[in-house]
Amino acid sequence: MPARCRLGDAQVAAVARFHHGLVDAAPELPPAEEYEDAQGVLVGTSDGEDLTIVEVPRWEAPSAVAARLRERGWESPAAWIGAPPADVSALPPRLLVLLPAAGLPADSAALAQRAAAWGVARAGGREVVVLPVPVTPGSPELPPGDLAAAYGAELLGDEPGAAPLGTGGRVVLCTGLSGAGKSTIAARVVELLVEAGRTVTLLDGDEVRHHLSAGLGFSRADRDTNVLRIGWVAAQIAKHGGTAVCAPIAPYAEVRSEVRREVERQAGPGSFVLVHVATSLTECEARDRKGLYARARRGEIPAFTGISDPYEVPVDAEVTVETAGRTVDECARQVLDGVLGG
Ligand SMILES: Nc1ncnc2c1ncn2[C@@H]1O[C@H](COP(=O)(O)OS(=O)(=O)O)[C@@H](OP(=O)(O)O)[C@H]1O
Ligand SMILES: Nc1ncnc2c1ncn2[C@@H]1O[C@H](COP(=O)(O)OP(=O)(O)O)[C@@H](O)[C@H]1O
Repeated sequence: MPARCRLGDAQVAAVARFHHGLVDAAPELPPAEEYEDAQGVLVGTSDGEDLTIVEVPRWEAPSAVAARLRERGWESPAAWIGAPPADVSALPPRLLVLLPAAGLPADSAALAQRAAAWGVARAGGREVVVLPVPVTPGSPELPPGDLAAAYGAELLGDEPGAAPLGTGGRVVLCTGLSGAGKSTIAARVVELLVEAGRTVTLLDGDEVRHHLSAGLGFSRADRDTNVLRIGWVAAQIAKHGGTAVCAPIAPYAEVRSEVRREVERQAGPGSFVLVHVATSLTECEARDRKGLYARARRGEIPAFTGISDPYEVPVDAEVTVETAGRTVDECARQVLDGVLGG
């Protein structure tokens, strides 16, 4: 049995539901002796059969929330679960809003958007307390009335049909051999996105290696670290609705998939667009804009992608761009269609 296992946001929420008595059954977790949350805090231990919970820092106990509200003079307040009703005028002067948030990180933009939607109900001095709770958006694990009662409140209504979150953010990852045209196309894509009214961050290979990834080389481990860092920054941008265009070689499929997962976790399904700039090695070598292929052929650059190091051709690209015999603008517009149309 592995010693320690890091739980995802949905798993920590499941532990919290059990710990706080919202559900009776302990959650199914992967076998491990100890479980920690995303911050490395010890959440619980297991002897192989029983789960012993140590602490769940993120989710406040419902009874503690109810006590806090009572101290504020809120005895048995009305509760609403999820999104506000279309007409907020009939809502009472005090309202506890329970936002299902299991599986979402605390700094999720989607969560913030859902909380902000309640701003309209605060008009005219109405008091609204918005509280994220550890139940799953769209498919809560307990009846709405029971959830409200756990927080010392009476259910007034609910609008739980939370659509899959989407921040509108996008990450465009251009991958391909050195000289394929990633930087050239990425730069033009940025111009076109700005013309379309988007705010864009360009994370180009060379610049990233001077700043974010300074000191890294071209071993598999260093390349993976480089691409993961780019993906992490890009995901942060996309989760707040921005667009990041990235242009590393990113030769390994596994790490590209890892970046896709992280971006979609932060910014929602469909937010990651993989663009394969599919210029052939023969064409890239013929261009040899920086003279690197000639040096790599002479053995002066070890582990050079396409010559003495692998490039795993993507099988999951949203857009595949052929550059030979085409203009940069044509290629960039093909990418743009994949980004704005998707
Ligand atoms: N060994 C080796 N293999 C490939 N490329 C090399 C190597 N050494 C230096 N360079 C130069 O570094 C640029 C690629 O860096 P990346 O950060 O995009 O690579 S990776 O995604 O981490 O694999 C790449 O730039 P581009 O031509 O813009 O792709 C090369 O100029
Ligand atoms: N359709 C095209 N799209 C992009 N680049 C092209 C195209 N046709 C020719 N090129 C040339 O190919 C080279 C690509 O270089 P670069 O963008 O730095 O590649 P990478 O970033 O993939 O290493 C440039 O000299 C560019 O002018």
